[in-house]
Amino acid sequence: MGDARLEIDRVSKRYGDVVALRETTFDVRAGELFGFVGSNGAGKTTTMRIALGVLAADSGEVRWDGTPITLDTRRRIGYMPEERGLYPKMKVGEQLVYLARLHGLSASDAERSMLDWTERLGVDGRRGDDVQNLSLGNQQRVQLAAALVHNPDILVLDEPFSGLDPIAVEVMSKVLLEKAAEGIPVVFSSHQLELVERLCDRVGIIRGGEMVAVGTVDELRSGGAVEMVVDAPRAQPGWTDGIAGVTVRSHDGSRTILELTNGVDDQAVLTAALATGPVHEFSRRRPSLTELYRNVVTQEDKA
Ligand SMILES: Nc1ncnc2c1ncn2[C@@H]1O[C@H](COP(=O)(O)OP(=O)(O)OP(=O)(O)O)[C@@H](O)[C@H]1O
Repeated sequence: MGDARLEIDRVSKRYGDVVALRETTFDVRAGELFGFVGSNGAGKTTTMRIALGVLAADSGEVRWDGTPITLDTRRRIGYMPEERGLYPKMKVGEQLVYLARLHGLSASDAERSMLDWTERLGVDGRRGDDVQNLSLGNQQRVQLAAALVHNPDILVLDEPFSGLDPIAVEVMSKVLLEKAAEGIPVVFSSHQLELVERLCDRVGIIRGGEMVAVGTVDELRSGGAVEMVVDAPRAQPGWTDGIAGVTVRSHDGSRTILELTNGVDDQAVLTAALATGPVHEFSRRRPSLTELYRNVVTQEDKA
């Protein structure tokens, strides 16, 4: 295998007058877990459907391992659609074997894979039940089994965590991390940003059909302003006034939360703080993905 990354290259898509994607570009590297986040209607499902090849892009290209996605590549993708796609009146076990066979597994391999994944995902006791008789969470576990049962080389999952209980979230997380560790590209969309921050190697934020930030959470942090917490109990209001590029964001007791524009020397802030008296705390605040996301997404309103 060469460079087995999944590349979404300047993909655009319109639905009539609605521009769903505008030259959306990112890649999911082999062996990484990539979190795809954005508001409702931002374009995540459209991107994933185009990556899978069930929806045609107006322009742009999706490549895997350096070549455009073909029908053959499509069979090597494990996909979990947002609208889910299981046959409600078919038994869990039969359905998974059927899907594995559709993807080219032999009858015995399909059976073994079904047994393995239902057990790992905790639905082995449900193999003989119709899908429609399962709880929503168990249906989702079966849906993940359906994405994995043919041992895919790429995983594309549309909101796999939505509606899962905490135990199921852990089971799902473990499987996704393992698949990435096996060396395949794994991309999933989610609105659960704490989960994305905890699990993903890199994150892409899409807004209005455009990828507006891509990178590790640390890289996304470095693009924004730096926040500092200074606890200087004797400091009087206005103690930072002489330092260019520093804005007071808020106060929390004797602590001041400051925003420093990129390039401002934090030592100048420390000197000013010490000039007021004792300094009990002087630290950088690391914004969470939720805060970074809010900043990126609300820029839409300012634009
Ligand atoms: N079949 C369709 N016909 C017309 N417009 C569509 C269709 N599918 C999606 N859209 C529009 O395209 C845009 C992108 O939708 P998409 O479903 O890709 O967003 P999303 O990021 O997956 O949203 P969500 O988080 O709500 O699932 C939205 O404006 C949506 O209304």
